[in-house]
Amino acid sequence: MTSLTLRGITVSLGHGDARTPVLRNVDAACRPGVLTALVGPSGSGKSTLLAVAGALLRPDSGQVLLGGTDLAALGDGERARARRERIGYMFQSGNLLGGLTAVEQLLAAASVAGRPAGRLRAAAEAALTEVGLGHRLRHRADRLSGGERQRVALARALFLEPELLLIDEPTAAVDREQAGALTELIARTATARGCAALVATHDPVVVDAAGATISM
Ligand SMILES: Nc1ncnc2c1ncn2[C@@H]1O[C@H](COP(=O)(O)OP(=O)(O)OP(=O)(O)O)[C@@H](O)[C@H]1O
Repeated sequence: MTSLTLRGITVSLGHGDARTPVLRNVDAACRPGVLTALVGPSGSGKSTLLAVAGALLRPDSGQVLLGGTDLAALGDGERARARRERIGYMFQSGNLLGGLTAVEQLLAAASVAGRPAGRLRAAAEAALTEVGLGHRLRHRADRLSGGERQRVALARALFLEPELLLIDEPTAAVDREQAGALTELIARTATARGCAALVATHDPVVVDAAGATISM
């Protein structure tokens, strides 16, 4: 099982005179099987840290250790491979493709990751059933509720079996009841799969359910 360890992460964003320091020498860790809440005021750099952890943004300095690999030190091709094969993302209200069914959302993601979508249909259906959407497999995303869309996004992030799950504000667009159920589901599935889960959030429901907290 794989841990995420961030050491001495420093990031500035913007160009020229507008270049702004966003993260200064940040250390953080996220254990496998544990939901870790990433909290801090708006603008403190939570989304930026998630982007660094997910090899979407290379830090100016510091290490991004996923297991024994420093993602920050890899070349672009190896970083892209780590993103495809080792990391699951659940960002921005799901980012689903409106015209595709729930199952097709997962198969499209598999295809983008270079996995044989045809052979993964059963796994996609199992992942959707695991998040409580066994009765919505062939519903189009634009006909699902906000909470159901978030659960599709969770199943999509998990079904290729990532070692690290990164989530940005999962409960921002759902009601309080759904927020509790979704958070409980994220924590339970991360634990069941032994995957490290890092969740940027302002929501006390998520913080209460988390097994660890990182404050920015
Ligand atoms: N491209 C950019 N150029 C310059 N500054 C940027 C850029 N992107 C983000 N920032 C700044 O970096 C800081 C951190 O932003 P980030 O989105 O990581 O914060 P956050 O903690 O996730 O905020 P929120 O809780 O509001 O989502 C902010 O002050 C933001 O204005």
